[in-house]
Amino acid sequence: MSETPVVPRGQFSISLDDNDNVSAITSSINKLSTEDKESTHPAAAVTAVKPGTSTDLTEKDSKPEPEREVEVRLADLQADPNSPLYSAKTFEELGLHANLLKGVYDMGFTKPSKIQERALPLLLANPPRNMIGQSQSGTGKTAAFVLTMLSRVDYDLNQPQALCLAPSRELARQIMDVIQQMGKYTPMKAVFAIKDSVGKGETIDAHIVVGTPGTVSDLLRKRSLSLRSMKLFVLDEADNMLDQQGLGDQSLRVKNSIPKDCQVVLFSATFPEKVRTFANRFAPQANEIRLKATELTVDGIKQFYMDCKSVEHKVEVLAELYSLMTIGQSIIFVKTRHTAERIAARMTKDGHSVVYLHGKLESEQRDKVMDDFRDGKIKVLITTNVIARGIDIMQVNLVINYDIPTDGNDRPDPETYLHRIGRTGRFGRTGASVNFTHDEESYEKMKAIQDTLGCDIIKVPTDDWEDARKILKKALR
Ligand SMILES: Nc1ncnc2c1ncn2[C@@H]1O[C@H](COP(=O)(O)OP(=O)(O)OP(=O)(O)O)[C@@H](O)[C@H]1O
Repeated sequence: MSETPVVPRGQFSISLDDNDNVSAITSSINKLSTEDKESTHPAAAVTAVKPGTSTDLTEKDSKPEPEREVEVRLADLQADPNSPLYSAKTFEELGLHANLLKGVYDMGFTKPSKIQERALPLLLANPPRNMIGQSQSGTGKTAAFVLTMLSRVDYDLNQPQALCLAPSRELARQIMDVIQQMGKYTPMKAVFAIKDSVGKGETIDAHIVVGTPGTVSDLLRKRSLSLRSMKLFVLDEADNMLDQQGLGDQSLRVKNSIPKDCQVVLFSATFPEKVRTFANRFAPQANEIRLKATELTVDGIKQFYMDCKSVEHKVEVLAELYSLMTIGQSIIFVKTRHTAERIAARMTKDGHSVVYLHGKLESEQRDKVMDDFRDGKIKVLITTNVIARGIDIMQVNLVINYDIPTDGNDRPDPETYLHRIGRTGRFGRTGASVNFTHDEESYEKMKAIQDTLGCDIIKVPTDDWEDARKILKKALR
């Protein structure tokens, strides 16, 4: 439906740090170097966003930042070539249909971010080419692939033509919302692939399908979903979706059912080396947009740690933190369901409005928890890695790593760390993350993550609360 720009055939590999305009990049020959420029990040924004209300009655620590200040800071970032939110172009210049532009502007977007400016012309070019796209958390990857889905489908054909898989129910639901909002001026029909989304013997006739690998595989098995007319297959959080210890097999099975000429698009904030090879096989000859290892963290997120004396002391420190500080909305990440429930009980006893969410809750419960948290009815969400990725709630200004993230082999997990802390500091907002360590092992794990990412994690005392409050208050304002 849209007039897509014609980009010369060939495969491009560009760095988000490269500030030349896209047309210059796309007209040059195949792989450009991704490592040819030193990155310079803008100084972190000094004022913090605090849009929500507080968990207690005092307003001593953080007040909602006036929307105007947020707008001014965002405008500054979007005009700074070193920011991932920068773009030299307007949405009009990206070849989008007028109906999509209307949807985008209705959402309050004024200018594209760097990933949107770089990725969209490549994604929309004809003939379609695969894409492996990387950009920091909260920089607008969703809009890049949603606008591509909405541009690629033929609305006169009532068959599924674009499929997006995400690792969690919560993220898939969120992507559905973005599709509905961006596509509201198009005749688009989208369906959320959940267990009972289609009746027995019926088949899906929506243009766009969103789901998790599990639910989509189920629909395929039941022949409720045909992938025959698929033009675009998107994996959000692709490194996670391709991880062979996790969702990789299921994603591959779905991929094997799509037509050979279907455009495959992989997006994530992280692409660790161990999945790169598989990603390149999954999306052959893809245009690539990559970040350097030093570019992964978001400047607006200040990182801290609190060194607790023992596991028991962690609960005390957490309780103290929430009783002394006024915090907008926050997410506390823990390793196990059991810990989530235990901490929730303790904080509830202390009078805080908290909820927990993990994979063993019923779907309806999970939806209600997310809706309540999104609406600001609940201020504190305690959860496992189930929502570590992709969840976008602007008002979250604090993330706590109650347990340091580790992988299946109990090794420090820098990718999960980045995704977890990326639940705050979204699209130019500021936020803070606090890691809890409680022994040498947990400290070493955090240190390993810090070394891998080359970031600063600042110590906050647990024995001088006045000092602790001062340090954190600065980051939360
Ligand atoms: N061009 C834009 N102008 C203003 N806001 C935008 C723009 N693009 C995206 N946003 C907003 O920025 C927020 C973050 O976007 P999004 O969730 O797509 O980030 P992401 O890059 O997918 O992050 P993650 O890696 O955590 O999944 C969303 O609230 C989105 O509506």
